[in-house]
Amino acid sequence: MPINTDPTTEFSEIQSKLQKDIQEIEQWWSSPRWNSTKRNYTAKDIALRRGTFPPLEYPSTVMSKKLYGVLTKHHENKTVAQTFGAMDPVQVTQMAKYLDTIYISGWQCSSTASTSNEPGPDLADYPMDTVPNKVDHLFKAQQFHDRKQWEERASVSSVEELAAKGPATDYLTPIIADADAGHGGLTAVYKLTKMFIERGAAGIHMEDQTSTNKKCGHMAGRCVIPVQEHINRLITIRMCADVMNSELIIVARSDSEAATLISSTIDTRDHYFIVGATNPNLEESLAETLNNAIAKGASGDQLSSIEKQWNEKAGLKLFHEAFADEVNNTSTLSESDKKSIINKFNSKVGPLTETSHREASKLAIELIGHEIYFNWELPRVRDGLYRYRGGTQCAIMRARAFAPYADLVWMESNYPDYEQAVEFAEGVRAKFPNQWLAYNLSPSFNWQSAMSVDEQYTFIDRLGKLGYIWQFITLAGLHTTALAINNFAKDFAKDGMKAYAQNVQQREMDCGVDVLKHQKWSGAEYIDGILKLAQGGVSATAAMGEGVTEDQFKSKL
Ligand SMILES: C[C@](O)(C(=O)O)[C@H](CC(=O)O)C(=O)O
Ligand SMILES: [Mg+2]
Repeated sequence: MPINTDPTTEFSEIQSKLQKDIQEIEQWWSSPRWNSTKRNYTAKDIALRRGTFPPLEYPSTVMSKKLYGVLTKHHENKTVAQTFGAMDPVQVTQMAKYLDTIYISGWQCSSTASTSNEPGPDLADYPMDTVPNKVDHLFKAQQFHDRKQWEERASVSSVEELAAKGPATDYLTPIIADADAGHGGLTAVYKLTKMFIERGAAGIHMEDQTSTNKKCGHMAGRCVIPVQEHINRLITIRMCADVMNSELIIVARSDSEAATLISSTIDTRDHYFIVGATNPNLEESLAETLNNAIAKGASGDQLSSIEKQWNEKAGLKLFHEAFADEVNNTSTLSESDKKSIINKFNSKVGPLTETSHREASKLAIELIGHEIYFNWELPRVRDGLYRYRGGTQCAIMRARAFAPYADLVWMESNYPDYEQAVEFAEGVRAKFPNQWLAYNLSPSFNWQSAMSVDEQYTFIDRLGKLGYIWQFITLAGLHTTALAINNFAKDFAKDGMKAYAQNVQQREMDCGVDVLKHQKWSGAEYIDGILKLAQGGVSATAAMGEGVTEDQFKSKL
């Protein structure tokens, strides 16, 4: 239907709504919540994109605000929100009794919850609604169990009756979910963020890998995107959240510590870490060499060994290494001259100086009087990607660049190394002293060989003191399920009902696991109440009426 107002009236109505919206957004952005958030767009840019529907507060926004409060407290107290990846409603309800956040892992979703139902490794090649769908699944469960509990506790008529129920559980535990590498370009990042907000996520994390080659952070062959490209993703997430009036928590993850590839050399901040060939006598690039070999029928292992030979011949180095080698090989220089020239170079060109290759080459010429052969085009892999040598300092450089656009930063690491965690935390906090940090306590690490039992016991707390206020065992939901089912299936096959009665049911009773009474846990009484209400107070079809087998557990729990 056309809106029948004359242009003069419409213009003034639009202008006054726009001004009002702009003012509201500016007011919102002036809150302390945004003290360390950088936006490179205006309130008007957001107001223009909000439409005319009355402003909504998504449930996700309620959860984001709650998460912000939880994390703020941990930051102030130097404590930790520690959690793990949840897979289903049973897990979130049990976790809620002890933990204050919930993680939803892309890895776990990839293997167990793809919306295409096709399982697979953690390559984020599942449909992009997979993780948001899991958020929806678990957030609905959280809300249901919250309503169920509320009804039960609000219906009592005395303090004694309430006390007899024991402590209440906060089922509305904020969810932080895995947004992988954005599942495409910036428009995909925008749509993905919107989905997460609509489905109830309090926070999301996004990593700086290419979305096309995305790998689990504990797999080889990881390729990062240029620094600015990832900043643009983070800006897009915040922009989407702003349009949706959401306070979504953003976790910026960097996979650069162990990255070996980068998609482009366009960002000068990455130049220090880009690997080049230093042998001026190479006849062909790596890609030409491999293509020629393929044309002649080489394959598999043969190609790997041709690539290895090429790499050895190429003299692959970072530019500062090439410079130091050149200086050290200059026989006319004394040892102390060599040292001083290298130090001069390194004081201007370091992992955190963000010096461009052009500037570094110019400095090299100034210091030694000639150009150094260094070519990062020749070693490009056949997919066109450049060689990159990340590391902790690289992750620090990136985390510093991402920090103004995110609430937490996270360096994906290959090993649970406390000293490395110190280096990262100090590196980031040297520039952003109050920066919130996240840490992946991954089951991909061999915790037994990594540290002693005593160190395992204190690891989370020690990292907490460094500023890692959100820590998570990414895949503990999956592993605990695997272990429990393995053990039970084995015992059951051997011992029949004794295995269930003793190892499950009796243990549930001993540990006070509410799922023991699974009908009640599932909300049968709550739903009966709704049924009775609909039928005027009585119902012959009430599920929990006389005859329900759960009466056998009356005195338990
Ligand atoms: C956190 C992660 O992205 C996930 O999907 O859970 C994985 C899991 C892991 O290997 O611990 C990752 O780190 O890439
Ligand atoms: Mg993941």
